[in-house]
Amino acid sequence: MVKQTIQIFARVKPTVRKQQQGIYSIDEDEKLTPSLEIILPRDLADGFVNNKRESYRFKFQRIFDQNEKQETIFENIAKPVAESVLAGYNGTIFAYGQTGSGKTFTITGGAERYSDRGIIPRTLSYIFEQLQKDSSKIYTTHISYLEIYNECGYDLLDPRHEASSLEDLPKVTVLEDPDQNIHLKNLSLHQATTEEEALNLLFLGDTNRMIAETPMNQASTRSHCIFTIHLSSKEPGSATVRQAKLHLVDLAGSERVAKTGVGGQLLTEAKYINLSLHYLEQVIIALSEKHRSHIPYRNSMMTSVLRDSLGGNCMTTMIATLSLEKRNIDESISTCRFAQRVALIKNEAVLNEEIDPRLIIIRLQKEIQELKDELAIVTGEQRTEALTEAELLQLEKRITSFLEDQDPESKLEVGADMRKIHHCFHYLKKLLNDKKIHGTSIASSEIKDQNSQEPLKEEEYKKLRDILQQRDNEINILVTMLKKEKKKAQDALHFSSVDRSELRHSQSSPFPPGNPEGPRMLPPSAPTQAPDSSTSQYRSSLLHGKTGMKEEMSFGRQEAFEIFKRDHADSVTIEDSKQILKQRFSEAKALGESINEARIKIGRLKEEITQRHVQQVALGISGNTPTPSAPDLLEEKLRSRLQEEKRRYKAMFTRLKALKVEIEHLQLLMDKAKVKLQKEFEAWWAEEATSLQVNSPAVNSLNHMKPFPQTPESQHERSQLLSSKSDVYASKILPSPGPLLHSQEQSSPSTPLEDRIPERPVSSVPLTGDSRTDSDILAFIKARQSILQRTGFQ
Ligand SMILES: Nc1ncnc2c1ncn2[C@@H]1O[C@H](COP(=O)(O)OP(=O)(O)OP(=O)(O)O)[C@@H](O)[C@H]1O
Repeated sequence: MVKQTIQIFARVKPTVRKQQQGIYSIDEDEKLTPSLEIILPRDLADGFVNNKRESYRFKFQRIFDQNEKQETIFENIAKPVAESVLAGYNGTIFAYGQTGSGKTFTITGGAERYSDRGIIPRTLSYIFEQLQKDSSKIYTTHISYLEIYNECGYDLLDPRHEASSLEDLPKVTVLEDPDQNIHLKNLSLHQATTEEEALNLLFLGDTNRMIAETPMNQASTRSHCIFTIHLSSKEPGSATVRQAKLHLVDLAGSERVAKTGVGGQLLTEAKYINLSLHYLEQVIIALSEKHRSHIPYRNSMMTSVLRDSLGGNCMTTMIATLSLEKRNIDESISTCRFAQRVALIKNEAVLNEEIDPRLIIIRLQKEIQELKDELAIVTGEQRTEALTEAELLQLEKRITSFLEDQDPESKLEVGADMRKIHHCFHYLKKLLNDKKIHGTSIASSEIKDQNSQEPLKEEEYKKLRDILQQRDNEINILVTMLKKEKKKAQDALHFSSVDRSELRHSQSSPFPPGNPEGPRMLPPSAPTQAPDSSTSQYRSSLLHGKTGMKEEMSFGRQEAFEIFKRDHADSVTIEDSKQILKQRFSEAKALGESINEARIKIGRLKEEITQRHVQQVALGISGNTPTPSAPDLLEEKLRSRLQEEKRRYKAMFTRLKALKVEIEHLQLLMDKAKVKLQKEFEAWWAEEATSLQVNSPAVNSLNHMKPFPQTPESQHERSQLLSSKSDVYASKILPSPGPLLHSQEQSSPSTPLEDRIPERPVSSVPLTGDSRTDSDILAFIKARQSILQRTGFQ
């Protein structure tokens, strides 16, 4: 058992404005417990709630200032927790702080750079790396991802693609068993055998989280998210299984309702968040007070789920995220106060060991059989009929072979059959008596034999050893020759096809197809593995599922999307990621080629060494000296070249593996950015469509229109509808259903836009008469107008 208080760390988010400096200072001199001093600016100190203090000092395990990198955060905070999880203890890392203070950045990471990866992806990477290294145990990893919003739990790893709001996700409920263990009903667990699979699950969860955000619930501020890695380990053959859980928690923003100044739905949300954080605070206060018997875990879903992490069987770490700007001083102080209380909580982590029920069953079955046999002997419940001739003969044979067996440990198994046991005794007694009678003569003849054999043995032994050595050499040579012949024949047969497939492989993937060291050196998730394509397929299918709207977009909407995308701030990030991805990919490709070359080289060197060895042995035979006296310099040289080549190969392979992880991550970031972009476009589009429906009389009348009439009159009627003042340009660019409308509008020389706006090809989408579709089309017109206004065309 490990007794430990909850570890508290502080991380200060970089401030945008320089003048914010001087608001706090970090005292690193106190080596063991550094402290953070928050200095109240004069103007604030006067009005600051119920005190006249000018500064506050808080102690933390460590304080990470603005410029600390994600790598440092992982190394100092998450790695020790991950190590204890690998050892079989439960672990929790939770980030607490006001909205925008960097909780998500710390726990999940930023979307812009690979180096911005947060604790979750880095921990997954570290855990899978360690699992690969440790071959002494069998590990199984599962992932779950829970979101708690307004006291309701949602499974973020719902693999169905149709979730478009939080309510579409499966609802998770908390159940408590009589031993007060918490179970989460409906929370799916997904096995992840590689880092890639786990990262894909993180991506799925984050995407679901983003898609499910309501406009009111933007930026995931108002929900708590718990990403859990479930790890079980077992030594081969052992029935004991170790189970450990690592919760990585991104809490909702901790600000007070009064400050957020919100109403309606938001107020309800804020109440819930504050309520659940208030209950969290109550649990923490109760835990930090000695002699409190009742801890109010059950008051909220979050405290129920984190029950073990708070004052239970877990090694828990809290990261207080601080945005130390003047306007956030009070929130920062309250975050630090909260942390100080948390630091008082003592946890007792124990190894979570269980016995594997399947192995217990097997063991018990064996035990039962043995007991049954014993019982049969003791109770004498035996068959009474005599053994048949054949059975007796069989038994005697077994006794003889048992007696002849030189192994002192050998056993004579006859089962729980008293008839057989009795016969064994009779037979042995008979043998003993026989031996007694003939004992003397046998003994004397044996001694005579042994004496005559002694000198012969010594001579023979040397001779035989020499012959054996020669035979060994011959066999070696023959086997090598045979192998060569076989290889030649195989090569001749398969040369062309192998060559072609290798060529194909090296063209399509930068990762090498094989490993000269065989499977031992190849990590399970090494870049050579097939899942490469399957995971990217998985991701792209997932992305397609999430962003399927684009594929269904009308031509006009797609056009609007293209412009929207071009002007969107994230497109720079996507472009940057694309560039980096391109670089990494070409580096990986070059590396893949070098690895292939190294592999071939290693193969050649091995062959040369074998040949040289065979030559030496052959020389030894012909010169009648089985082992050459001097070391073979050439062979040594070859061997050292081989070692060097292997080292090079390994280094390149490790780099390639790291590159692969980076490429995967960059792809995930890009995909995420794309989903976000699409979502924002959809929201903006819907908004435009709504305002158009509200404002435009043309649309109002269109909404009540019957299916689109195809007569020239109705087209004319329609063109009049469309040429209302606000939609002058609309009718210009709007796909016209017939020549009348088209020529009328195009030929109008008075249209001022005609000169200023470059002509676009007329879309092939006609107005349909279907009110929804038509409102889409009109929304597009409106959208286009507003884009043109923004880009300066209007
Ligand atoms: N240490 C940091 N370095 C660089 N950027 C950061 C850092 N911390 C936060 N940010 C940036 O600040 C912004 C807000 O951070 P983040 O979303 O992580 O806040 P949060 O506390 O999770 O907010 P919320 O409660 O709304 O979820 C993000 O754009 C993020 O990239």
